[in-house]
Amino acid sequence: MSDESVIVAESAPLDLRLSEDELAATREHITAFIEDVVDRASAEGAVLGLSGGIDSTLTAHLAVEALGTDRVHGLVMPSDVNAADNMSDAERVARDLDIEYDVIDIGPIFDAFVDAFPGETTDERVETDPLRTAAGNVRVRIRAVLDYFVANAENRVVLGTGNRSEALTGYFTKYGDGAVDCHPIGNLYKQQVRQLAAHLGVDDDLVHKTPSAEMWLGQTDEAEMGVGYDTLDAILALHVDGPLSLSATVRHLDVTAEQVERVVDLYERSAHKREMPPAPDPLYL
Ligand SMILES: NC(=O)c1ccc[n+]([C@@H]2O[C@H](COP(=O)([O-])OP(=O)(O)OC[C@H]3O[C@@H](n4cnc5c(N)ncnc54)[C@H](O)[C@@H]3O)[C@@H](O)[C@H]2O)c1
Ligand SMILES: Nc1ncnc2c1ncn2[C@@H]1O[C@H](COP(=O)(O)O)[C@@H](O)[C@H]1O
Ligand SMILES: O=P(O)(O)OP(=O)(O)O
Repeated sequence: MSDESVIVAESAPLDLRLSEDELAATREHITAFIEDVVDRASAEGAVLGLSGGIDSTLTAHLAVEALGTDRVHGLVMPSDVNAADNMSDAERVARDLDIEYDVIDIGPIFDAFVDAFPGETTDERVETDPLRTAAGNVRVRIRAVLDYFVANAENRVVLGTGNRSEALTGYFTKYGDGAVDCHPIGNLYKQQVRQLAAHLGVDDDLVHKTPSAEMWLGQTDEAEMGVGYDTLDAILALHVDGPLSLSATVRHLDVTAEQVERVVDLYERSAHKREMPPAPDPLYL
């Protein structure tokens, strides 16, 4: 069992931890939500991708609590750029929860996709490779196709694993990991994801693992976004979601105006990912 008191580093600029009562209510609220989504779809259960990261691990735990082990199907989908440790962690989560799971190597699917574009090559070890993100997004979208293959074939819904910090910054692939039927932990900031996971008894090493989309070797969320999650959560909670002005946020959190502006920029530039694709207004000719 994790020690919840260490979920928030002492240096965290804002303590967003929930009380014990709030944790219990949140747990109940999310499991009821998952059950309701499955019932309304008249589905047999749910499918989700397991990456060995804390978001998918927490979502899997909540899904099992909501639906039971028999109604949750996990997919572990390694590629060349996934660390073997993460994939074995993903399998460990499935085994510990005693759910059905498959391991599907997406390497051949990705290679077939890239081979279909003669002339386009990508070396994802190179930070300046213009195709690095595009190629990484292909891997993420291949996983979404496989999730929906299982959902269609087995009458299941696809559970998303995105949290509030990712949603507000657009830190997900449009129609990739964003292509899901619901977002059970979509209202939790990353700090709260870790706290709820610890509360549910998720192993410490998973709770504290460095978040990574694993779209290329060595990628980490915090390096790519240019801000740590504790700072990001604080700026989102006080300024983007909350009422504090830029200057009050800077004073309150001891962050720079540039850091706040960076987060606001991520939020504004990703608005299109949080909306339905627009069409022109009807003309009523
Ligand atoms: N949860 C995770 O950890 C996770 C998972 C996957 C991806 N990611 C991150 O998410 C990012 C995904 O890359 P991305 O955002 O460049 O690709 P994306 O495909 O998700 O979004 C870019 C695409 O959105 C469309 N678009 C852009 N601006 C638009 C606008 N104003 N209106 C309508 N459509 C618009 C265009 O088609 C553009 O190619 C990367 O930074 C990746 O590392 C994070
Ligand atoms: N390798 C993976 N296998 C299965 N599912 C995966 C894998 N990588 C990512 N996923 C799923 O996508 C979301 C978002 O991924 P990030 O690692 O946060 O980018 C993850 O929670 C899994 O559901
Ligand atoms: O989405 P996950 O499970 O891969 O978690 P993280 O984003 O923390 O790597």
